Amino acid sequence: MTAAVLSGRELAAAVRAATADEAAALTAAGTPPRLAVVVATADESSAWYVRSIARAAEKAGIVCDIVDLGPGATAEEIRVRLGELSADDTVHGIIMQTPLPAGVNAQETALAIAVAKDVDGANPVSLGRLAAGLPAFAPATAEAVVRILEHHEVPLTGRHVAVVGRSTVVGKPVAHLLLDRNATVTVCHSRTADLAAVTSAADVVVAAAGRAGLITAEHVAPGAVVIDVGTNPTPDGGLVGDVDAVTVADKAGALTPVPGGVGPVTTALLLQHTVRAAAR
Ligand SMILES: NC(=O)C1=CN([C@@H]2O[C@H](COP(=O)(O)OP(=O)(O)OC[C@H]3O[C@@H](n4cnc5c(N)ncnc54)[C@H](OP(=O)(O)O)[C@@H]3O)[C@@H](O)[C@H]2O)C=CC1
Ligand SMILES: Nc1nc(=O)c2c([nH]1)NC[C@@H]1CN(c3ccc(C(=O)N[C@@H](CCC(=O)O)C(=O)O)cc3)C=[N+]21
Repeated sequence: MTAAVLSGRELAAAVRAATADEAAALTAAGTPPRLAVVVATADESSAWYVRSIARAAEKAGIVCDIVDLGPGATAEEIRVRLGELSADDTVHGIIMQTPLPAGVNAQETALAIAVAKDVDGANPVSLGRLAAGLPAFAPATAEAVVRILEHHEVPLTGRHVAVVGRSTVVGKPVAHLLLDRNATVTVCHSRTADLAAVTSAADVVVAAAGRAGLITAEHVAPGAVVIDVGTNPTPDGGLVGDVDAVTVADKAGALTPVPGGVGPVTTALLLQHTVRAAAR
């Protein structure tokens, strides 16, 4: 058996097209949607991601300001800048790139992002609202996982989903989104005893550990659906997920590719959140 490929590209294109329409309407009405990306790192993969957001924003008709504070920025400087952007009526979406400089706590710092502009769900208040069932932007990656499952009509009600990873960017918010869709969710992490026993009992596996090749055939039940969130750079400049696609494809029922799976949907949703924030 070879697993079906759950591409994210068509979904991402549809979200981008709808977003461009909404952006054009907002611009025509005198409110050009604007996204600010705060950067305080010299990290190369972060720089790649920021460029790809800026490119996608431009194509969608969203103004994108890159606010580079440099890798030496202090927590106070970052907080002040996030506060200024939060108070600026011409800015509708704010994202704060990670990593932050050593010693700067990302959760504390993200408290300075206005919740209404928190388009990547980075403020702990947004995560709390999500957990409580109140309106909030979910982190774009977590939402991308659920949107891909829905797009490919994977049933979630009553299904057992194993999430590998408990970060505030992916694992925790995706668990809340899945609970809201009536899945039974198990969240795994680096201290989970016998990861393979847990994941191989699940109907759906969401891999978000940031470890290339972590999920092998022994981690997956025959016919299960596997969503690969990992984006791990390879020495030759490529990109691989957390799933050993070669062995898992022979056992799983369906698998998202890397690249071309969760990544493109993430960027598209970030921009959709920005026009939604501007429309309010
Ligand atoms: N495609 C996209 O749009 C995005 C992709 N990503 C990618 O997703 C991956 C995860 O990102 P992120 O959540 O930010 O990463 P973090 O490093 O913040 O979290 C990783 C999580 O995985 C767990 N983990 C690590 N190793 C193992 C292991 N051997 N077994 C079980 N669990 C393990 C960690 O456990 P513990 O808590 O115990 O340390 C932790 O909870 C990365 O590859 C990242 O690049 C992230 C965001 C967006
Ligand atoms: N708070 C926070 N939010 C994030 O969303 C976040 C983050 N932190 N930290 C870093 C990771 C990384 N990330 C990616 C998003 C899209 C692609 C993407 O679109 N990749 C393409 C192609 C990449 C290639 O081929 O090189 C693809 O998968 O098809 C990749 C990586 C978001 N991240």
